[in-house]
Amino acid sequence: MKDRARAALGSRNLILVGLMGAGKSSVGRIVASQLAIPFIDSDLEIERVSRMTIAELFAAYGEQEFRALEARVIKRLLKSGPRVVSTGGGAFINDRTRKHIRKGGLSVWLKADLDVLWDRVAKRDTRPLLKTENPKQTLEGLMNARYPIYAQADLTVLSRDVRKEIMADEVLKALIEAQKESAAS
Ligand SMILES: Nc1ncnc2c1ncn2[C@@H]1O[C@H](COP(=O)(O)OP(=O)(O)OP(=O)(O)O)[C@@H](O)[C@H]1O
Ligand SMILES: O=C(O)C1=C[C@@H](O)[C@@H](O)[C@H](O)C1
Ligand SMILES: [Mg+2]
Repeated sequence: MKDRARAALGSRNLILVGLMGAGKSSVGRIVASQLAIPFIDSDLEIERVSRMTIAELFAAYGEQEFRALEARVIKRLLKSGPRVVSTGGGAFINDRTRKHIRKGGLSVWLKADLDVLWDRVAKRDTRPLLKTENPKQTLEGLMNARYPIYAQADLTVLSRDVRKEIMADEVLKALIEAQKESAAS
């Protein structure tokens, strides 16, 4: 399966999008290692170039500046391929960044339900957008607002409560299926 998925991707980038906790970073890392291509996480890349954490960036410059930086970093990351690029949860929601992603490769939405996401994000309190009175409700609000936009990704994979390796296999399968469909049409 790995070889078929690798051939299906060709020189394109594979870009994982979706809400916080969907598994973009952890599943993306496994997918890249299966495909034997480089893995980059845009949140980590932003932290590396700015020498600040995401929480510090939000606190010092606000969300708008963070989005502008995120758009620049993602545009640069997608200039060459093949790579697996896991994005931050809000990246695909930003019009400019979404255009870079569309142009830069094949996007995959890891779609999860509220309880799966909440179980995962509740374990860490590093996400600035969830520092609210009722973070679960905030997460639900983000789901409602963002799901129609994530749905514009090229592929959708349901992020279930199964091991990350199984999720990574499902991403590879989706890649192969997409290739078959485009060859048939
Ligand atoms: N399939 C899975 N099974 C169990 N735990 C998982 C699974 N996928 C992710 N996790 C765990 O959930 C947490 C969030 O996952 P991860 O950081 O990969 O999400 P993310 O989509 O990158 O989120 P963010 O947008 O905040 O970067 C991590 O602790 C990770 O280990
Ligand atoms: O969903 C979001 O808007 C975010 C998700 C994280 O990956 C970080 O990029 C940041 O906390 C913003
Ligand atoms: Mg991540």
